Amino acid sequence: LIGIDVAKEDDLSEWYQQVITKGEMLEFTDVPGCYIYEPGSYGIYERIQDFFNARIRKMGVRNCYFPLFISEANLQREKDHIEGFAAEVAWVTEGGKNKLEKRLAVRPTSETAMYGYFSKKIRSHRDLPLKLNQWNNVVRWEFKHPMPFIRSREFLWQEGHTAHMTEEEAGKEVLQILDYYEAIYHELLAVPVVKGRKTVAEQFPGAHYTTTVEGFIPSTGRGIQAGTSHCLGQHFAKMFDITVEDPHAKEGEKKEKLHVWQNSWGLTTRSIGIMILTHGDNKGLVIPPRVAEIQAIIVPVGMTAKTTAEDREKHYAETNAIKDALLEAGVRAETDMRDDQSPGWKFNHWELKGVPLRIEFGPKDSAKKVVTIARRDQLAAGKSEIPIADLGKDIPALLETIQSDMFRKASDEFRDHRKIITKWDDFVPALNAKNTCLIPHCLVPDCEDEIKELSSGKIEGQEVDARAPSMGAKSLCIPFDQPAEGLVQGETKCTNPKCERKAEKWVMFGRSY
Ligand SMILES: O=C(C[C@H]1NCCC[C@H]1O)Cn1cnc2c(c1=O)CCCC2
Ligand SMILES: [Mg+2]
Repeated sequence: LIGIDVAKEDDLSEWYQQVITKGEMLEFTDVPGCYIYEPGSYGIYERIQDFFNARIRKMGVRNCYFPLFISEANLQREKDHIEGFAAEVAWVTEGGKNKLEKRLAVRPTSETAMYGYFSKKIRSHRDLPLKLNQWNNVVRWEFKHPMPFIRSREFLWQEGHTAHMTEEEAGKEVLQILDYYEAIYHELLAVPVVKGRKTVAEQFPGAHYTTTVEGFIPSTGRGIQAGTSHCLGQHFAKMFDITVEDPHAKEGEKKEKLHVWQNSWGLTTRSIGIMILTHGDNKGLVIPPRVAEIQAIIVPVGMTAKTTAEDREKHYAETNAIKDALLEAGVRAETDMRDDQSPGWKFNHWELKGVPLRIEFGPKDSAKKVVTIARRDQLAAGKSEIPIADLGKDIPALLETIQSDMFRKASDEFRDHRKIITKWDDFVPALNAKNTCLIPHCLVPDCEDEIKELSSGKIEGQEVDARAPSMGAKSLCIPFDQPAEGLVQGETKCTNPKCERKAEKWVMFGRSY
Protein backbone atom coordinates (compact mmCIF):
# COMPACT_ATOMS: atom_id res chain seq x y z
CA LEU A 1 0.00 0.00 0.00
CA ILE A 2 1.96 3.02 -1.14
CA GLY A 3 0.82 6.50 -0.07
CA ILE A 4 -1.64 8.93 -1.62
CA ASP A 5 -0.09 10.57 -4.65
CA VAL A 6 -2.64 13.31 -5.24
CA ALA A 7 -3.64 16.24 -3.02
CA LYS A 8 -7.22 16.47 -1.69
CA GLU A 9 -7.35 20.13 -2.72
CA ASP A 10 -6.15 19.35 -6.26
CA ASP A 11 -8.31 16.42 -7.35
CA LEU A 12 -10.93 15.41 -4.82
CA SER A 13 -12.37 12.40 -6.65
CA GLU A 14 -8.94 10.88 -7.35
CA TRP A 15 -7.87 11.62 -3.76
CA TYR A 16 -11.08 10.04 -2.44
CA GLN A 17 -10.69 6.90 -4.56
CA GLN A 18 -7.09 6.43 -3.40
CA VAL A 19 -7.86 7.10 0.27
CA ILE A 20 -10.72 4.59 0.48
CA THR A 21 -8.94 1.85 -1.49
CA LYS A 22 -5.41 2.26 -0.09
CA GLY A 23 -6.97 2.81 3.34
CA GLU A 24 -8.72 -0.55 2.85
CA MET A 25 -12.23 0.79 3.42
CA LEU A 26 -13.82 -0.17 0.10
CA GLU A 27 -13.05 -1.98 -3.11
CA PHE A 28 -14.62 -1.58 -6.55
CA THR A 29 -16.36 -4.42 -8.42
CA ASP A 30 -17.35 -5.03 -12.05
CA VAL A 31 -20.93 -4.05 -11.20
CA PRO A 32 -21.35 -0.29 -11.65
CA GLY A 33 -22.37 1.45 -8.43
CA CYS A 34 -21.85 -1.68 -6.31
CA TYR A 35 -18.90 -1.86 -3.94
CA ILE A 36 -17.17 -4.13 -1.45
CA TYR A 37 -17.40 -2.83 2.12
CA GLU A 38 -14.09 -4.03 3.58
CA PRO A 39 -13.77 -4.67 7.33
CA GLY A 40 -12.37 -1.13 7.75
CA SER A 41 -15.66 0.50 6.81
CA TYR A 42 -17.93 -2.33 7.89
CA GLY A 43 -16.47 -2.11 11.41
CA ILE A 44 -17.46 1.57 11.55
CA TYR A 45 -20.95 0.66 10.30
CA GLU A 46 -21.20 -1.91 13.14
CA ARG A 47 -20.38 0.77 15.70
CA ILE A 48 -23.14 2.95 14.25
CA GLN A 49 -25.47 -0.07 14.50
CA ASP A 50 -24.55 -0.74 18.13
CA PHE A 51 -25.06 2.92 19.05
CA PHE A 52 -28.41 3.19 17.28
CA ASN A 53 -29.76 -0.25 18.31
CA ALA A 54 -29.12 0.51 21.99
CA ARG A 55 -31.19 3.71 21.72
CA ILE A 56 -34.11 2.49 19.61
CA ARG A 57 -34.42 -0.62 21.79
CA LYS A 58 -35.14 1.72 24.71
CA MET A 59 -37.91 3.25 22.59
CA GLY A 60 -39.51 -0.17 22.18
CA VAL A 61 -38.43 -0.54 18.55
CA ARG A 62 -37.81 -4.18 17.54
CA ASN A 63 -35.62 -5.27 14.64
CA CYS A 64 -37.07 -7.53 11.96
CA TYR A 65 -36.56 -8.51 8.34
CA PHE A 66 -38.84 -8.26 5.30
CA PRO A 67 -38.31 -9.74 1.81
CA LEU A 68 -35.91 -8.27 -0.70
CA PHE A 69 -38.48 -8.61 -3.51
CA ILE A 70 -41.70 -6.60 -3.72
CA SER A 71 -44.59 -7.47 -6.04
CA GLU A 72 -45.42 -4.85 -8.62
CA ALA A 73 -48.95 -4.69 -7.25
CA ASN A 74 -47.67 -3.86 -3.79
CA LEU A 75 -45.12 -1.36 -5.02
CA GLN A 76 -47.86 0.53 -6.87
CA ARG A 77 -50.14 0.77 -3.85
CA GLU A 78 -48.94 4.25 -2.84
CA LYS A 79 -49.32 6.20 -6.10
CA ASP A 80 -47.74 9.62 -5.60
CA HIS A 81 -44.71 8.23 -3.86
CA ILE A 82 -43.74 5.68 -6.46
CA GLU A 83 -44.34 7.53 -9.71
CA GLY A 84 -41.72 10.08 -8.73
CA PHE A 85 -39.21 7.32 -8.29
CA ALA A 86 -40.20 4.70 -10.89
CA ALA A 87 -37.00 5.19 -12.88
CA GLU A 88 -34.95 4.09 -9.89
CA VAL A 89 -36.58 0.71 -9.35
CA ALA A 90 -34.64 -2.44 -10.33
CA TRP A 91 -36.70 -5.45 -11.45
CA VAL A 92 -36.17 -9.22 -11.52
CA THR A 93 -37.81 -10.68 -14.64
CA GLU A 94 -36.32 -14.18 -14.83
CA GLY A 95 -35.84 -17.05 -12.41
CA GLY A 96 -33.28 -19.55 -13.66
CA LYS A 97 -34.39 -20.42 -17.19
CA ASN A 98 -37.93 -19.17 -16.74
CA LYS A 99 -39.32 -15.76 -17.48
CA LEU A 100 -41.34 -14.64 -14.45
CA GLU A 101 -45.08 -14.32 -14.91
CA LYS A 102 -44.97 -11.14 -12.88
CA ARG A 103 -41.75 -9.20 -12.53
CA LEU A 104 -40.57 -8.47 -9.00
CA ALA A 105 -39.10 -5.20 -7.74
CA VAL A 106 -35.89 -5.27 -5.73
CA ARG A 107 -36.77 -3.18 -2.69
CA PRO A 108 -35.72 0.45 -3.04
CA THR A 109 -37.27 1.03 0.42
CA SER A 110 -39.71 -1.15 2.32
CA GLU A 111 -42.88 0.88 2.95
CA THR A 112 -44.84 -1.15 0.42
CA ALA A 113 -43.27 -4.43 1.57
CA MET A 114 -44.24 -3.83 5.19
CA TYR A 115 -47.54 -2.03 5.26
CA GLY A 116 -49.70 -4.97 4.16
CA TYR A 117 -48.34 -6.68 7.28
CA PHE A 118 -49.09 -3.54 9.32
CA SER A 119 -52.68 -3.66 8.09
CA LYS A 120 -53.00 -7.30 9.14
CA LYS A 121 -51.35 -6.96 12.58
CA ILE A 122 -52.92 -3.67 13.64
CA ARG A 123 -56.58 -4.23 14.51
CA SER A 124 -57.10 -2.43 17.81
CA HIS A 125 -55.52 0.60 19.46
CA ARG A 126 -53.97 -1.94 21.85
CA ASP A 127 -51.75 -3.03 18.95
CA LEU A 128 -50.29 0.47 18.89
CA PRO A 129 -47.71 1.78 18.81
CA LEU A 130 -46.09 -0.71 16.43
CA LYS A 131 -42.38 0.03 16.04
CA LEU A 132 -40.21 -2.01 13.67
CA ASN A 133 -36.76 -1.45 12.20
CA GLN A 134 -34.73 -3.27 9.55
CA TRP A 135 -31.01 -3.24 8.95
CA ASN A 136 -30.78 -4.24 5.31
CA ASN A 137 -29.65 -3.33 1.78
CA VAL A 138 -31.73 -1.53 -0.83
CA VAL A 139 -31.24 -0.95 -4.54
CA ARG A 140 -31.91 2.26 -6.44
CA TRP A 141 -30.94 2.40 -10.06
CA GLU A 142 -29.44 5.85 -9.81
CA PHE A 143 -28.32 7.43 -13.06
CA LYS A 144 -26.30 10.22 -11.53
CA HIS A 145 -22.56 9.53 -11.29
CA PRO A 146 -22.00 6.88 -8.59
CA MET A 147 -19.63 7.79 -5.75
CA PRO A 148 -18.55 5.18 -3.19
CA PHE A 149 -20.53 5.45 0.07
CA ILE A 150 -22.14 8.71 -1.13
CA ARG A 151 -24.23 7.51 -4.07
CA SER A 152 -24.37 3.82 -4.94
CA ARG A 153 -26.92 1.56 -6.60
CA GLU A 154 -26.95 -0.78 -3.61
CA PHE A 155 -26.48 0.63 -0.14
CA LEU A 156 -26.89 -0.51 3.46
CA TRP A 157 -29.13 1.34 5.87
CA GLN A 158 -31.58 1.00 8.62
CA GLU A 159 -35.20 1.79 7.87
CA GLY A 160 -37.53 2.32 10.81
CA HIS A 161 -41.29 2.06 10.32
CA THR A 162 -43.74 2.87 13.10
CA ALA A 163 -47.50 3.28 13.58
CA HIS A 164 -49.13 5.46 16.23
CA MET A 165 -52.57 6.39 17.50
CA THR A 166 -52.01 10.12 17.28
CA GLU A 167 -50.11 12.66 15.20
CA GLU A 168 -48.40 14.10 18.26
CA GLU A 169 -47.12 10.74 19.44
CA ALA A 170 -45.76 10.16 15.93
CA GLY A 171 -44.28 13.66 15.88
CA LYS A 172 -42.43 13.13 19.14
CA GLU A 173 -40.77 10.01 17.77
CA VAL A 174 -39.79 11.74 14.51
CA LEU A 175 -37.77 14.27 16.52
CA GLN A 176 -36.33 11.68 18.94
CA ILE A 177 -34.93 9.70 16.02
CA LEU A 178 -33.57 12.86 14.41
CA ASP A 179 -31.72 13.60 17.67
CA TYR A 180 -30.17 10.12 17.54
CA TYR A 181 -29.07 10.74 13.92
CA GLU A 182 -27.47 14.00 15.03
CA ALA A 183 -25.76 12.10 17.87
CA ILE A 184 -24.38 9.46 15.47
CA TYR A 185 -22.73 12.26 13.49
CA HIS A 186 -21.71 14.51 16.40
CA GLU A 187 -20.68 11.90 18.97
CA LEU A 188 -19.39 9.00 16.84
CA LEU A 189 -18.29 10.38 13.46
CA ALA A 190 -17.22 13.86 14.69
CA VAL A 191 -19.19 15.29 11.75
CA PRO A 192 -21.37 18.40 12.22
CA VAL A 193 -24.92 18.32 10.85
CA VAL A 194 -27.75 20.86 10.81
CA LYS A 195 -31.19 19.65 11.91
CA GLY A 196 -34.18 21.01 10.11
CA ARG A 197 -37.29 20.42 8.13
CA LYS A 198 -37.36 19.78 4.36
CA THR A 199 -39.37 22.29 2.36
CA VAL A 200 -42.43 20.97 0.55
CA ALA A 201 -40.43 21.01 -2.69
CA GLU A 202 -37.69 18.80 -1.27
CA GLN A 203 -39.64 16.50 1.03
CA PHE A 204 -40.40 12.85 0.32
CA PRO A 205 -43.67 12.98 -1.71
CA GLY A 206 -45.25 10.21 0.38
CA ALA A 207 -44.65 12.10 3.61
CA HIS A 208 -46.74 14.49 5.68
CA TYR A 209 -43.51 16.26 6.58
CA THR A 210 -39.84 15.39 6.46
CA THR A 211 -37.14 16.26 8.97
CA THR A 212 -33.50 15.91 8.09
CA VAL A 213 -29.91 16.17 9.25
CA GLU A 214 -27.89 18.04 6.62
CA GLY A 215 -24.13 17.60 6.28
CA PHE A 216 -21.52 19.61 4.40
CA ILE A 217 -18.51 18.62 2.29
CA PRO A 218 -15.96 21.46 2.71
CA SER A 219 -13.86 20.43 -0.30
CA THR A 220 -16.76 21.05 -2.66
CA GLY A 221 -18.87 23.39 -0.56
CA ARG A 222 -21.85 21.17 -1.25
CA GLY A 223 -24.56 20.17 1.19
CA ILE A 224 -25.44 16.50 1.63
CA GLN A 225 -28.50 14.86 3.13
CA ALA A 226 -27.19 12.77 6.02
CA GLY A 227 -30.36 11.17 7.42
CA THR A 228 -34.14 11.59 7.30
CA SER A 229 -36.99 11.11 9.71
CA HIS A 230 -40.45 11.44 8.16
CA CYS A 231 -43.91 11.69 9.53
CA LEU A 232 -45.92 9.90 6.86
CA GLY A 233 -49.21 11.15 8.29
CA GLN A 234 -52.08 8.88 7.32
CA HIS A 235 -51.24 8.65 3.58
CA PHE A 236 -49.92 5.12 3.65
CA ALA A 237 -52.53 4.03 6.22
CA LYS A 238 -55.26 5.05 3.79
CA MET A 239 -53.56 3.24 0.90
CA PHE A 240 -52.94 0.09 2.93
CA ASP A 241 -56.06 0.26 5.12
CA ILE A 242 -54.20 0.37 8.43
CA THR A 243 -56.97 1.27 10.87
CA VAL A 244 -58.08 0.79 14.47
CA GLU A 245 -61.53 1.16 15.99
CA ASP A 246 -62.04 4.47 17.72
CA PRO A 247 -61.10 3.73 21.36
CA HIS A 248 -63.29 6.62 22.56
CA ALA A 249 -66.46 5.49 20.77
CA LYS A 250 -69.34 5.10 23.19
CA GLU A 251 -70.69 1.58 23.81
CA GLY A 252 -73.30 0.54 21.24
CA GLU A 253 -72.29 3.39 18.92
CA LYS A 254 -71.00 2.36 15.49
CA LYS A 255 -67.26 2.10 15.97
CA GLU A 256 -65.57 4.39 13.50
CA LYS A 257 -62.34 3.16 11.98
CA LEU A 258 -59.41 5.55 12.46
CA HIS A 259 -56.32 5.53 10.25
CA VAL A 260 -53.04 5.26 12.17
CA TRP A 261 -50.29 7.89 12.04
CA GLN A 262 -47.00 6.54 10.66
CA ASN A 263 -43.33 7.47 10.62
CA SER A 264 -40.37 6.15 8.68
CA TRP A 265 -36.73 7.02 9.24
CA GLY A 266 -33.45 6.07 7.59
CA LEU A 267 -29.68 6.52 7.82
CA THR A 268 -27.32 4.89 5.32
CA THR A 269 -23.70 3.95 4.69
CA ARG A 270 -23.40 7.41 3.10
CA SER A 271 -22.54 8.49 6.67
CA ILE A 272 -19.17 6.72 6.34
CA GLY A 273 -18.36 8.60 3.12
CA ILE A 274 -19.20 11.92 4.78
CA MET A 275 -16.85 11.07 7.68
CA ILE A 276 -14.00 10.18 5.26
CA LEU A 277 -14.49 13.31 3.15
CA THR A 278 -14.70 15.53 6.22
CA HIS A 279 -11.61 14.32 8.12
CA GLY A 280 -9.31 12.73 5.50
CA ASP A 281 -6.09 14.56 4.56
CA ASN A 282 -3.19 14.14 2.13
CA LYS A 283 -1.68 11.34 4.21
CA GLY A 284 -4.94 9.33 4.02
CA LEU A 285 -7.82 8.51 6.35
CA VAL A 286 -8.30 10.20 9.71
CA ILE A 287 -10.64 8.06 11.84
CA PRO A 288 -12.37 9.54 14.91
CA PRO A 289 -11.24 7.55 17.98
CA ARG A 290 -14.75 6.50 19.00
CA VAL A 291 -15.23 4.53 15.78
CA ALA A 292 -11.57 3.52 15.19
CA GLU A 293 -10.93 -0.25 15.16
CA ILE A 294 -7.37 0.46 16.31
CA GLN A 295 -7.18 3.59 18.47
CA ALA A 296 -3.45 3.44 19.22
CA ILE A 297 -0.73 1.66 17.24
CA ILE A 298 2.51 0.98 19.12
CA VAL A 299 5.61 0.90 16.92
CA PRO A 300 8.93 -0.22 18.41
CA VAL A 301 11.79 1.98 17.11
CA GLY A 302 15.52 2.24 17.55
CA MET A 303 16.17 -1.45 16.82
CA THR A 304 19.24 -1.61 14.56
CA ALA A 305 21.49 -4.34 13.18
CA LYS A 306 23.66 -3.70 16.23
CA THR A 307 20.82 -4.47 18.67
CA THR A 308 21.54 -7.79 20.32
CA ALA A 309 18.88 -10.51 20.20
CA GLU A 310 18.62 -10.24 23.98
CA ASP A 311 18.03 -6.46 23.90
CA ARG A 312 15.49 -6.88 21.10
CA GLU A 313 13.58 -9.50 23.08
CA LYS A 314 13.65 -7.30 26.16
CA HIS A 315 12.43 -4.31 24.18
CA TYR A 316 9.61 -6.23 22.53
CA ALA A 317 8.50 -7.53 25.91
CA GLU A 318 8.35 -3.95 27.20
CA THR A 319 6.44 -2.92 24.07
CA ASN A 320 3.88 -5.67 24.65
CA ALA A 321 3.57 -4.63 28.28
CA ILE A 322 2.64 -1.12 27.08
CA LYS A 323 -0.03 -2.62 24.84
CA ASP A 324 -1.39 -4.69 27.73
CA ALA A 325 -1.56 -1.61 29.95
CA LEU A 326 -3.56 0.20 27.27
CA LEU A 327 -5.92 -2.76 26.71
CA GLU A 328 -6.38 -2.83 30.46
CA ALA A 329 -7.43 0.84 30.30
CA GLY A 330 -10.00 0.03 27.60
CA VAL A 331 -7.94 1.39 24.71
CA ARG A 332 -8.10 -0.55 21.43
CA ALA A 333 -4.31 -0.83 21.09
CA GLU A 334 -2.18 -2.90 18.72
CA THR A 335 1.57 -3.33 18.21
CA ASP A 336 3.29 -3.46 14.84
CA MET A 337 6.22 -5.79 15.42
CA ARG A 338 6.81 -6.70 11.78
CA ASP A 339 10.53 -7.06 11.29
CA ASP A 340 10.28 -6.79 7.49
CA GLN A 341 9.20 -3.14 7.51
CA SER A 342 11.01 -0.03 8.75
CA PRO A 343 9.48 2.29 11.37
CA GLY A 344 9.12 4.95 8.64
CA TRP A 345 7.16 2.59 6.44
CA LYS A 346 4.96 1.68 9.42
CA PHE A 347 4.33 5.39 10.25
CA ASN A 348 3.09 6.02 6.71
CA HIS A 349 1.01 2.84 6.67
CA TRP A 350 -0.87 3.61 9.90
CA GLU A 351 -1.30 7.27 8.90
CA LEU A 352 -2.86 6.06 5.65
CA LYS A 353 -5.20 3.84 7.68
CA GLY A 354 -6.14 6.83 9.82
CA VAL A 355 -5.25 5.34 13.24
CA PRO A 356 -5.85 8.25 15.68
CA LEU A 357 -2.70 7.80 17.77
CA ARG A 358 0.77 6.47 17.08
CA ILE A 359 2.93 5.44 20.03
CA GLU A 360 6.66 5.15 19.29
CA PHE A 361 8.74 3.24 21.77
CA GLY A 362 12.53 2.95 21.53
CA PRO A 363 15.46 2.27 23.89
CA LYS A 364 15.81 6.02 24.61
CA ASP A 365 12.13 6.16 25.57
CA SER A 366 12.58 3.06 27.68
CA ALA A 367 15.52 4.61 29.50
CA LYS A 368 13.39 7.67 30.27
CA LYS A 369 10.34 5.49 31.07
CA VAL A 370 8.26 7.38 28.49
CA VAL A 371 6.65 6.76 25.14
CA THR A 372 6.63 9.24 22.23
CA ILE A 373 3.22 9.92 20.69
CA ALA A 374 1.98 11.48 17.44
CA ARG A 375 -1.67 12.53 16.96
CA ARG A 376 -3.03 11.60 13.52
CA ASP A 377 -5.31 14.67 13.43
CA GLN A 378 -2.42 17.04 14.18
CA LEU A 379 0.64 15.49 12.54
CA ALA A 380 2.11 18.93 11.94
CA ALA A 381 2.07 19.55 15.69
CA GLY A 382 4.90 17.01 16.01
CA LYS A 383 5.43 14.52 18.81
CA SER A 384 5.29 14.60 22.60
CA GLU A 385 6.26 12.31 25.46
CA ILE A 386 4.01 10.58 28.01
CA PRO A 387 5.38 8.79 31.09
CA ILE A 388 4.68 5.04 30.86
CA ALA A 389 3.25 5.22 34.38
CA ASP A 390 0.55 7.64 33.19
CA LEU A 391 -0.53 5.78 30.04
CA GLY A 392 -3.61 4.17 31.56
CA LYS A 393 -5.01 7.60 32.38
CA ASP A 394 -3.47 9.92 29.75
CA ILE A 395 -4.12 7.88 26.61
CA PRO A 396 -7.92 7.48 27.08
CA ALA A 397 -8.08 11.20 27.90
CA LEU A 398 -6.01 12.07 24.84
CA LEU A 399 -8.27 9.99 22.59
CA GLU A 400 -11.29 11.90 23.91
CA THR A 401 -9.43 15.16 23.25
CA ILE A 402 -8.74 14.06 19.68
CA GLN A 403 -12.42 13.17 19.21
CA SER A 404 -13.65 16.55 20.41
CA ASP A 405 -10.93 18.49 18.59
CA MET A 406 -11.89 16.73 15.32
CA PHE A 407 -15.55 17.58 15.88
CA ARG A 408 -14.81 21.20 16.80
CA LYS A 409 -12.59 21.70 13.75
CA ALA A 410 -15.25 20.29 11.40
CA SER A 411 -18.02 22.27 13.15
CA ASP A 412 -16.10 25.53 12.85
CA GLU A 413 -15.47 24.80 9.16
CA PHE A 414 -19.18 24.12 8.51
CA ARG A 415 -20.23 27.15 10.54
CA ASP A 416 -17.83 29.38 8.58
CA HIS A 417 -19.44 28.14 5.37
CA ARG A 418 -23.05 28.81 6.31
CA LYS A 419 -23.42 32.38 5.12
CA ILE A 420 -26.33 34.62 6.12
CA ILE A 421 -27.40 36.19 2.83
CA THR A 422 -30.12 38.83 2.45
CA LYS A 423 -29.11 40.37 -0.91
CA TRP A 424 -29.57 38.27 -4.06
CA ASP A 425 -26.34 39.58 -5.60
CA ASP A 426 -24.39 37.94 -2.77
CA PHE A 427 -26.02 34.52 -3.24
CA VAL A 428 -24.22 33.01 -6.25
CA PRO A 429 -20.80 34.42 -5.32
CA ALA A 430 -21.23 32.83 -1.88
CA LEU A 431 -22.07 29.47 -3.51
CA ASN A 432 -19.05 29.79 -5.79
CA ALA A 433 -16.91 30.39 -2.72
CA LYS A 434 -17.99 26.92 -1.50
CA ASN A 435 -20.62 28.07 0.96
CA THR A 436 -24.17 27.14 1.82
CA CYS A 437 -26.46 30.14 2.18
CA LEU A 438 -29.14 30.98 4.71
CA ILE A 439 -31.68 33.25 3.02
CA PRO A 440 -35.11 34.67 3.90
CA HIS A 441 -37.45 32.58 1.73
CA CYS A 442 -41.16 32.36 0.94
CA LEU A 443 -41.20 28.50 1.02
CA VAL A 444 -43.08 28.30 -2.31
CA PRO A 445 -41.82 25.38 -4.48
CA ASP A 446 -41.89 27.34 -7.75
CA CYS A 447 -39.70 29.98 -6.18
CA GLU A 448 -37.16 27.29 -5.26
CA ASP A 449 -37.12 26.14 -8.90
CA GLU A 450 -36.40 29.71 -9.97
CA ILE A 451 -33.54 30.00 -7.49
CA LYS A 452 -32.12 26.72 -8.80
CA GLU A 453 -32.37 28.14 -12.31
CA LEU A 454 -30.93 31.55 -11.45
CA SER A 455 -27.99 29.98 -9.60
CA SER A 456 -27.09 27.38 -12.22
CA GLY A 457 -25.81 29.51 -15.08
CA LYS A 458 -22.29 30.83 -15.46
CA ILE A 459 -21.93 34.35 -14.18
CA GLU A 460 -19.73 36.65 -16.28
CA GLY A 461 -16.38 36.95 -14.58
CA GLN A 462 -17.28 34.63 -11.68
CA GLU A 463 -14.93 31.69 -11.13
CA VAL A 464 -17.30 28.69 -11.22
CA ASP A 465 -16.49 25.16 -10.07
CA ALA A 466 -15.32 23.55 -13.33
CA ARG A 467 -16.98 20.22 -12.58
CA ALA A 468 -20.41 21.52 -11.63
CA PRO A 469 -20.94 24.82 -13.48
CA SER A 470 -24.53 23.91 -14.20
CA MET A 471 -25.52 22.80 -10.71
CA GLY A 472 -28.00 25.20 -9.22
CA ALA A 473 -28.63 25.56 -5.53
CA LYS A 474 -31.56 23.79 -3.96
CA SER A 475 -33.05 24.11 -0.52
CA LEU A 476 -31.35 21.82 2.00
CA CYS A 477 -33.59 22.47 4.99
CA ILE A 478 -35.43 24.98 7.14
CA PRO A 479 -33.07 24.87 10.14
CA PHE A 480 -34.79 24.32 13.47
CA ASP A 481 -32.31 26.88 14.80
CA GLN A 482 -33.32 29.95 12.83
CA PRO A 483 -30.69 32.74 12.69
CA ALA A 484 -31.20 35.42 15.30
CA GLU A 485 -31.00 38.12 12.60
CA GLY A 486 -34.35 39.73 12.07
CA LEU A 487 -36.63 38.23 9.50
CA VAL A 488 -39.69 40.33 10.01
CA GLN A 489 -42.76 38.22 9.19
CA GLY A 490 -44.86 39.89 6.54
CA GLU A 491 -42.20 42.48 5.85
CA THR A 492 -38.87 40.93 4.87
CA LYS A 493 -39.03 40.01 1.20
CA CYS A 494 -38.11 36.64 -0.26
CA THR A 495 -34.48 36.81 -1.45
CA ASN A 496 -35.31 35.60 -4.97
CA PRO A 497 -35.28 38.85 -7.02
CA LYS A 498 -38.07 37.54 -9.24
CA CYS A 499 -40.31 36.68 -6.32
CA GLU A 500 -42.73 39.27 -4.94
CA ARG A 501 -43.70 37.24 -1.87
CA LYS A 502 -42.73 37.89 1.72
CA ALA A 503 -40.23 35.59 3.40
CA GLU A 504 -41.63 33.03 5.84
CA LYS A 505 -38.43 31.44 7.19
CA TRP A 506 -34.67 31.43 6.96
CA VAL A 507 -33.93 28.52 4.56
CA MET A 508 -30.54 26.93 4.00
CA PHE A 509 -29.74 26.62 0.29
CA GLY A 510 -26.69 25.04 -1.36
CA ARG A 511 -25.34 23.01 -4.20
CA SER A 512 -25.68 19.41 -3.05
CA TYR A 513 -25.07 15.70 -3.67
O1 LIG B 1 -37.21 5.96 1.01
C1 LIG B 1 -37.91 6.92 1.10
C2 LIG B 1 -38.68 7.27 2.32
C3 LIG B 1 -38.24 6.56 3.59
N1 LIG B 1 -37.94 5.16 3.39
C4 LIG B 1 -37.61 4.45 4.64
C5 LIG B 1 -36.47 5.11 5.37
C6 LIG B 1 -36.69 6.57 5.53
C7 LIG B 1 -37.09 7.25 4.27
O2 LIG B 1 -36.02 7.35 3.37
C8 LIG B 1 -38.13 7.84 -0.08
N2 LIG B 1 -37.75 7.18 -1.35
C9 LIG B 1 -36.57 7.51 -1.93
N3 LIG B 1 -36.20 6.94 -3.08
C10 LIG B 1 -36.99 6.00 -3.69
C11 LIG B 1 -38.21 5.61 -3.12
C12 LIG B 1 -38.59 6.24 -1.88
O3 LIG B 1 -39.66 5.97 -1.30
C13 LIG B 1 -39.10 4.56 -3.73
C14 LIG B 1 -38.72 4.16 -5.13
C15 LIG B 1 -37.26 4.22 -5.45
C16 LIG B 1 -36.51 5.42 -4.96
MG1 LIG C 1 -32.84 9.30 -4.36
